[in-house]
Amino acid sequence: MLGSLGENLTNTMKKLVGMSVIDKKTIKEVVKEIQRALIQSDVNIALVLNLSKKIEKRALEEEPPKGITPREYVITIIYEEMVNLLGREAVGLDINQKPYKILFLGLQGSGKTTTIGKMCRFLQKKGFNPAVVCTDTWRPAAYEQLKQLTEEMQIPLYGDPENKDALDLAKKGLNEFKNKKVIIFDTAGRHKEESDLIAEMDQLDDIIQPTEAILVIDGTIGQQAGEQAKAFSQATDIGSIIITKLDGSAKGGGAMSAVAETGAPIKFIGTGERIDDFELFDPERFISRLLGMGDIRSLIEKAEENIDEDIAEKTMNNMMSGKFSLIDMKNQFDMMGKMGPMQQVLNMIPGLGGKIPKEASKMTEDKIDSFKVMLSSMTQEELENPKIIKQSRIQRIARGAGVDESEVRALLKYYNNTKKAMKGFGGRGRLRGSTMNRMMGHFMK
Ligand SMILES: Nc1nc2c(ncn2[C@@H]2O[C@H](COP(=O)(O)OP(=O)(O)OP(=O)(O)O)[C@@H](O)[C@H]2O)c(=O)[nH]1
Repeated sequence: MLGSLGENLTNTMKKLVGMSVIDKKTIKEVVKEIQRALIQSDVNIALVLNLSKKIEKRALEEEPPKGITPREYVITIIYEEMVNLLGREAVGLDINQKPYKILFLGLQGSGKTTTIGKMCRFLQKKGFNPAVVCTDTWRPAAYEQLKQLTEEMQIPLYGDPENKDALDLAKKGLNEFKNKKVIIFDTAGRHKEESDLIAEMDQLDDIIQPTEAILVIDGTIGQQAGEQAKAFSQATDIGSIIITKLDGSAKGGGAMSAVAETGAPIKFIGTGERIDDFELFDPERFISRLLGMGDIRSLIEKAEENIDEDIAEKTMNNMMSGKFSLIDMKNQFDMMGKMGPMQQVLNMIPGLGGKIPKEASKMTEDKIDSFKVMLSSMTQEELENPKIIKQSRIQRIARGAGVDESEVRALLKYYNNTKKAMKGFGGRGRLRGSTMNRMMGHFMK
């Protein structure tokens, strides 16, 4: 849906997911792409600039909540701000009185008659049995078109192609269907001016006294849709909007955002010529689809797996080459949660069976947790170069972690023993390149 806009936005989001780092530069790049896509879809420049400023500011300044990666958070921000652009929650129809009289208006060719057919189908599915009145006295074919549409669905229709008085037709139709729960009025769509539409609504309004007036707008006109919506919503407080032809329209984004900006509720959208190409307009669902969020979720998971694999591979390489630091040990602890106990992990490495450091197999979860707290009390320098951790540093780390100095010493001992044991495994040349990747991929599953 929405053709190139959806495609461009989905691609931008995919790119965002694939980026190895999320920093100021990448955020700016993503925001630029979103801007470009929206402007191409005829979204008003001021709206686009406002939106991109908000996304950029939030993405650069806000801290992701716990458990959410910066990447996921940027996606969330884009999603939230795009939803805001389209305004509000799904509104839908609330058929809360009898008869519920809906007056359909729209410029010629906007898709009004087709949309009435779609609306009838929608209501039927909801258990209502609407009736339709044709007041279009200008286009004889309109009655025929409605007749065909309603007959297929067995929906009662009132109209008279011989009668040229729209107001009289409305009156008679109203009388004919006075016991119906929902009555839909089709009107002539010959006008090209917003003011004509309003005048027509005024005349019919007196007779029909509609519960709701719906303006059908052709989505292919882009942001010009805003003008129609504005004139309409200023003239009535019972007005809502249906935007049609959003399938494949290059300007659909412009039409929707411009209408949303006027505050007039968009209730439904038309997404094709068939009777079922019609849906309740729900900004959240719509934007999710536009951004390809279904795909994005699985892509995020995949990206995170890859990041984990990168860390795992680096840690393993450091372990094998004897460059094992406290940072690697910390990573190792984090990985253990995902890959199972260290002994099991090391057992999977060809050539290492039976040569597992004793300490590794004796690690309990509690001990790992306590080690993690101590590690987080160390400075980056200490983590990278544990040799510098002497008495005064041990004291400080113990105090910071709320443990005995002896426990910090036990951690350093564990580290030294593991490092020594690791050295013994190194230089075998067995764990290189793709074998390593395959292995780590296996571990992470
Ligand atoms: N692709 C697409 N075409 C649509 C959609 N809605 C309506 N159309 C087409 O738009 C054209 C005009 O639709 P009508 O329903 O005849 O328009 P109308 O506003 O009733 O026209 P008048 O009676 O002349 O005012 C038809 O060819 C419809 O098939 C839509 O959501 N997508």
